[in-house]
Amino acid sequence: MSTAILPPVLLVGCGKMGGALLSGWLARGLSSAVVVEPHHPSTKPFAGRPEIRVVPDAVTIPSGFVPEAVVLATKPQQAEEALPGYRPFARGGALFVSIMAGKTLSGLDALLEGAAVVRAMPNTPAAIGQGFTVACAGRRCTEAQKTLADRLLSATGEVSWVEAESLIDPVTAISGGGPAYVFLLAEMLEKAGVEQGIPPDLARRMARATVAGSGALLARSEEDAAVLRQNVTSPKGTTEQALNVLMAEHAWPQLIPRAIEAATRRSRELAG
Ligand SMILES: NC(=O)C1=CN([C@@H]2O[C@H](COP(=O)(O)OP(=O)(O)OC[C@H]3O[C@@H](n4cnc5c(N)ncnc54)[C@H](O)[C@@H]3O)[C@@H](O)[C@H]2O)C=CC1
Ligand SMILES: O=C(O)[C@@H]1CCC=N1
Repeated sequence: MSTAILPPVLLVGCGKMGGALLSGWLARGLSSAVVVEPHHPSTKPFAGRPEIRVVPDAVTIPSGFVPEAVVLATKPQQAEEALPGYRPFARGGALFVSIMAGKTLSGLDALLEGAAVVRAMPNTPAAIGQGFTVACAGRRCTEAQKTLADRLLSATGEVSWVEAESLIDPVTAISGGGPAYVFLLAEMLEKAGVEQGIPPDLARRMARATVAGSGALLARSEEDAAVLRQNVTSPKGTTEQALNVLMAEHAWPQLIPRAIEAATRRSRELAG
């Protein structure tokens, strides 16, 4: 991971994921960024940052701003309308990094008329430098552009590259959306705690700390997740009773693959 300051970036869309990436870049040192965001309140967390200029649309980007990379972080459904406005940057040689779910390299190539594009799938822990991104380089990307994409993405956490673009759809389902499933677990543990009579504030702190602490242990440990699970599960103890419910054939072993299949299918549909 390079520690050098990051080059000028044009960020298109500063919602939840675009904002998470921007937070990660700022923490690592970003030379300058122009953020195109029509919904002004989304950029509030970045108000007063001298490196950042916010504009409402592509036509108001300052003419002297020359980004090395254009990061596309609008919703996939907004791509057709938004992207043609950025063709001049493609002609100027900028690298495009799309994080839009489903949007394929060939579809982006058509919308941007021949730009060098990387399709990447980050996740929101990028905001605190603990993201995980899987990326796939388009055929027009040079090695230098791939290195540039890697620098930008690895400023927000771990990055892995794949050759087969089709893998980005299940990646979207697993690591892209994964934080939502983990947060759902925290929500459900909190709710169950309250239902068992635990005071709401204690239930909330317990649930959050349990999910966060388990994640931190998993991150530091070299053991398989299954071993860490077994370490909690005393034979004939309490956890075993809960896992008998969760690991029953019709429960998580069936539900999790079904959930991932549904999200993967949706990613493919979003190609449009
Ligand atoms: N939220 C997440 O955890 C992840 C999201 N993504 C992808 O990131 C993209 C953004 O998702 P979110 O941040 O969740 O959505 P969001 O709705 O929070 O952000 C999209 C932003 O784009 C802005 N926008 C709309 N039209 C625009 C235009 N013409 N030009 C510039 N900005 C425009 C909106 O005002 C909004 O702030 C999506 O394509 C999604 O698939 C990828 C990985 C994870
Ligand atoms: O839900 C979505 O479509 C996006 C992609 C991965 C996470 N959020």
